[in-house]
Amino acid sequence: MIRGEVVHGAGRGRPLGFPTANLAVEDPAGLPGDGVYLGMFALDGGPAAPALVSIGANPTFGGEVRTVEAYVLDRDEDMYGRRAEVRLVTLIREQERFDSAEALVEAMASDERAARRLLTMGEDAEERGWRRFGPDSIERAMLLALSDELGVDLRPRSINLGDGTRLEIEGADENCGLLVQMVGNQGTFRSLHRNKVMADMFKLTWLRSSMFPESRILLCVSETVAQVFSPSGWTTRAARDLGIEVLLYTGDGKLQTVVGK
Ligand SMILES: Cc1cc2nc3c(=O)[nH]c(=O)nc-3n(C[C@H](O)[C@H](O)[C@H](O)COP(=O)(O)O)c2cc1C
Ligand SMILES: Nc1ncnc2c1ncn2[C@@H]1O[C@H](COP(=O)(O)OP(=O)(O)O)[C@@H](O)[C@H]1O
Repeated sequence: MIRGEVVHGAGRGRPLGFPTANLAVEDPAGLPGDGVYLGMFALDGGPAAPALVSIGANPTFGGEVRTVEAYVLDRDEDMYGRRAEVRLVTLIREQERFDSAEALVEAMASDERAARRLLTMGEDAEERGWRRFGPDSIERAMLLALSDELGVDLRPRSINLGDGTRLEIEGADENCGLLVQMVGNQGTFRSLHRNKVMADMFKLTWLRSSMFPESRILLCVSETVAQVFSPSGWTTRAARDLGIEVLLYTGDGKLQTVVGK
């Protein structure tokens, strides 16, 4: 773990489009080698968020002092003076001396894509996810209908939180800007359907607050399950208060809003 207060740097990050929190590292001797890493970044003991972490002297700008700086994904807040903790997950590449700031910015954009790919691990997980639904399953139909309706490419994804924790999300777009869970049971309404809805609402709100603060979260339900969301029911109010959208899948690719944004 790398710890240190967030201090001012050269003021170059934000104009480049990648603001970086510079750490006054408490134990410089314990630092790993120079490079660009995927890491998890937390402030004042709060929840950790994925970040790109650059360790090195910034040779592109002729720097001589080794710095540790973190560009936190999907965050925009003043971090100066706060205590940061960074856990490195994996090395993405070595530090390089680029010929121009533009070339560095291009590399940083590519680092960000690499980091997001690492976070939403690969094809295998996706294949497994689709298989879990079965070819004629209602979940598969729901996911395709949602992709169509919202104009995004939703797929099952496995998310790697970096500390060994992994979780499956039933539908997410490439950047996890949209996170979807589905409860597609049919037949008679039973209390277990309510429990599944609750578990999914918990999973979605937690994932948004700890990993993807900017994300839109959505629950898609069958007609049977939609009974959980009666107009006077507290679950309906909870979904609205927590910013969880609920859509009803009525079959044949059609969707209706039950709880809006
Ligand atoms: C993802 C990422 C990759 C980086 N890679 C390099 C690099 O290869 N070479 C380099 O000179 N600086 C690299 N940097 C550091 C930038 O030069 C530095 O963040 C920028 O100059 C802003 O510095 P400041 O926060 O002190 O203003 C990288 C920074 C980030 C966030
Ligand atoms: N997503 C983010 N990641 C890192 N820092 C951010 C982010 N959003 C806002 N900031 C703020 O911007 C500062 C970094 O901006 P930057 O232009 O790189 O200046 P400096 O050279 O002082 O680090 C951070 O210290 C933090 O207060």
